[in-house]
Amino acid sequence: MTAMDGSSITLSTWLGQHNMLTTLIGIVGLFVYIFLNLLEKSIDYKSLRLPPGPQGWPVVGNLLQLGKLPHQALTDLSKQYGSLMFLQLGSVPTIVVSSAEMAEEVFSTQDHLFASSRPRTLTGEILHYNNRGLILAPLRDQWRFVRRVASSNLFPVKRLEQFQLEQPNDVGRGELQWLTCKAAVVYEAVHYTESPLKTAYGGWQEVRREEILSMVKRALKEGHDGSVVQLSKKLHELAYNHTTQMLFGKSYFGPKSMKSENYKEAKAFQNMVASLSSGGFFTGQLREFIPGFRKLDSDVWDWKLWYFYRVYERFLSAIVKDHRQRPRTTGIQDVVDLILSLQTEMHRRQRTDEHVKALLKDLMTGGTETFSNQVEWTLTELMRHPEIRQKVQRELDFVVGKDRVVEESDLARLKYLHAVVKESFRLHPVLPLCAPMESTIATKIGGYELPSKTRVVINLYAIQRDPKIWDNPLAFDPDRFRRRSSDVKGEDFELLPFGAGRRICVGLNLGLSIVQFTLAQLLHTCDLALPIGMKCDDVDMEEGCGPTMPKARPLQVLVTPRLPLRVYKGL
Ligand code: HEM
Repeated sequence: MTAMDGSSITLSTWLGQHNMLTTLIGIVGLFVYIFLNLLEKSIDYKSLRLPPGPQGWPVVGNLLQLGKLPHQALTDLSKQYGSLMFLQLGSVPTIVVSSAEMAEEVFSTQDHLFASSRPRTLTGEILHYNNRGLILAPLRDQWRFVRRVASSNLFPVKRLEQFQLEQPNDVGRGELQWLTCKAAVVYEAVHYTESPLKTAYGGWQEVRREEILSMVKRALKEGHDGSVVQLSKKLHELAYNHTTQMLFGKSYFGPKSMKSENYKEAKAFQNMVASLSSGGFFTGQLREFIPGFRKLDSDVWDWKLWYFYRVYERFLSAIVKDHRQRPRTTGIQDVVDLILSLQTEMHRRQRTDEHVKALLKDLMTGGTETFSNQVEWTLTELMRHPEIRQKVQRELDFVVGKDRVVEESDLARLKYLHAVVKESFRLHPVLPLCAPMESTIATKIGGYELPSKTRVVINLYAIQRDPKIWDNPLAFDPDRFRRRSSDVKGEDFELLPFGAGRRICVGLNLGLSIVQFTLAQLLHTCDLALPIGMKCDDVDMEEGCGPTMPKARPLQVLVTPRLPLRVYKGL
């Protein structure tokens, strides 16, 4: 074959060049397609009165401005563009809400429009069993059913309000009154006696106590010779053990776990959660925002998604199968038993094993690292503020004494600890951005127009650090809750660590309870100190990447016993 300049080229070289040319034309074509697509959309939006927002780039829009920690970037942008901000994320129009007032509008006045639908993504289709379960499901019958099962049987939020009304007003009119009620409610919730899980509740309470004490003992053992202890690993293990015990009666970490036949799957499951967290915004999600990009990275990412899915699937199917094969005489021992017992009443086609597994997966992901990261952030603040830590310990000694360990029934009286926890929820919300919602029809917020299918993101991080609401918002100051009575139940829109509206966290009671109980147990049984040579101001406060806002670097502490030795011997 002869080239244009007269030199000869081989067939394979020609084919190589030809392939490159085709690829190049393909890529250029793709970008032209994406560009025209976005152009058409932006012409549509020009006729609307949209909220202000930063100028974006062609094709990617404002995606690159989100950076590694989108909640921080969005908080900074909101200072410039206001509490309602419009961003074009690739082809997806997005509104970011950064004030309590606007959050109320979304969660309360227009909740019926926004809560009913989550954006449909490929990740949701593959990893969330085609958007079944709770987190991603649209608010249709299936969601309502699953939600009812979860909230009325597992974490009865309704009882929370009743209990609050029933509380005698014996704690004075102080701003901390709600805290006492809240803790009592949590306590009541775990003692809930009308549930089919009546017997299981008592068992879970015991499990919770045992798991927390086992974590404390392991920390004391590790630190007994003055070694630095990494609490974060232990807290994650506790979180997984607690959730998997409650859901299907197994624990995968600590001394007992090595005997577990499912240890391997648990490890695989944990690895998967870790790789998903570190999978990065751009590999996993860019494709969801840019039409056509899906084709470019689909091979790599689809492969990863299917791999993760298979790990889950194997793990959860084995659990379901195992529970089905149990003799019926054992009764309802755990959440899987409960759901399977209800499944027989379900319409077969609508409520399949896929629904059961999707719910389990949501409860597992929702109930583990949220809790452990929140405890770690709280402890980190307490290491920076020894005076607050000592005050919590003085309260514990006063309420519990030094001759026994804390019990869940003590929580109701630990008012100062509750204020500390609330302040930690405010300053370090582990879900700093609520999962995106989508408007079902065109609507208006704050006088601005929103086309239908606009994505709405509530920036809890910005709201809970808003200087218009909070004095000295970056300071860790539990006493601020003596001056104001903001609640975390989703009714006070300046403090929404569990979200609000129809999509409020289904594990609110449980989450509060276990965060408080773990902190109480750790601070009562252990003296914590910073590694030698480290000052309070040196404690690292950097936020890391991940769906549940981990610390960038784990907290390291020295751990020594603070109760008489005979108390530990009895454990
Ligand atoms: C410190 C503890 C926790 C925090 C801070 C927390 C926070 C949240 C937030 C902010 C939401 C709402 C997200 C949104 O509006 O998009 C949520 C939803 C959810 N949470 Fe939690 N959570 C915690 C513990 C738990 C626990 C213990 C469980 C279950 C065992 C759980 C299960 C869920 C589920 C299933 C949803 C989705 C509810 C729905 O969409 O209907 N969470 N959580």
